[in-house]
Amino acid sequence: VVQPGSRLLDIGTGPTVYQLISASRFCTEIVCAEYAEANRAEVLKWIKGEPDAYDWNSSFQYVAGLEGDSSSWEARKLHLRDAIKAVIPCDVTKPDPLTPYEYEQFDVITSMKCLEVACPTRESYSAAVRSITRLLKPGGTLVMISVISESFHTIGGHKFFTLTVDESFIEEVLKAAGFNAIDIKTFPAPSLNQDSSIWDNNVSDFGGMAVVHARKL
Ligand SMILES: C[S@@+](CC[C@H](N)C(=O)[O-])C[C@H]1O[C@@H](n2cnc3c(N)ncnc32)[C@H](O)[C@@H]1O
Repeated sequence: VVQPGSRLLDIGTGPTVYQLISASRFCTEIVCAEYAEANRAEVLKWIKGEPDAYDWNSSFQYVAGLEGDSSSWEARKLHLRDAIKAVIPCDVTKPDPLTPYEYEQFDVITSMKCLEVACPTRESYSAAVRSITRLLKPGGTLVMISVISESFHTIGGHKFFTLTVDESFIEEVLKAAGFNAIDIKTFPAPSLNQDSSIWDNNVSDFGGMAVVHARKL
């Protein structure tokens, strides 16, 4: 249970804020940590409301609808802009991913589709989980989305490596890092035969998504 007023760290934010919309109801201090400067610049553009910033309105409308009050989406935008207090560099492959920045341990850490693209081996993935865990308070909450059973993905015609992970590996790594109450829900990739317009296996061999929730002991 995330208490109102909690502090949240998002690891591998990318250029996106969709993943923080719901959190901004409870977390009044959000730190976005991201490796790529271009991605940090995109998030900063959105926070400042610059005219060429990506338009996340449809995501706010969608999330507000899911939460049962569609009319609140514009207020939620202001909320999130106010809650993001910093956008900082981060490297999850380092023992202290936020160095040289220093923060008290966070109440909540979120990380969406980051570790499996940042870590070249299962050992480095486990080490990254341990590093992230040190940034979380005892009793704190970890929420991750992980792409599962993928070995590559393609962006703009460039092919990138993805570390192939699955539910049992993620659970084992979290247990070893000192988490309990581990809940992992997996969602298989849509079948190509079902709707080939939304999936193309030349873009990636994505097998599905795992939504992970765990508590640090
Ligand atoms: C697939 S994107 C996900 C972005 C965003 N979280 C989302 O849900 O759309 C993976 C992100 O991880 C970042 N990343 C890659 N290597 C990293 C590292 N060593 N440390 C931190 N972030 C890293 C990338 O720059 C990219 O923004």
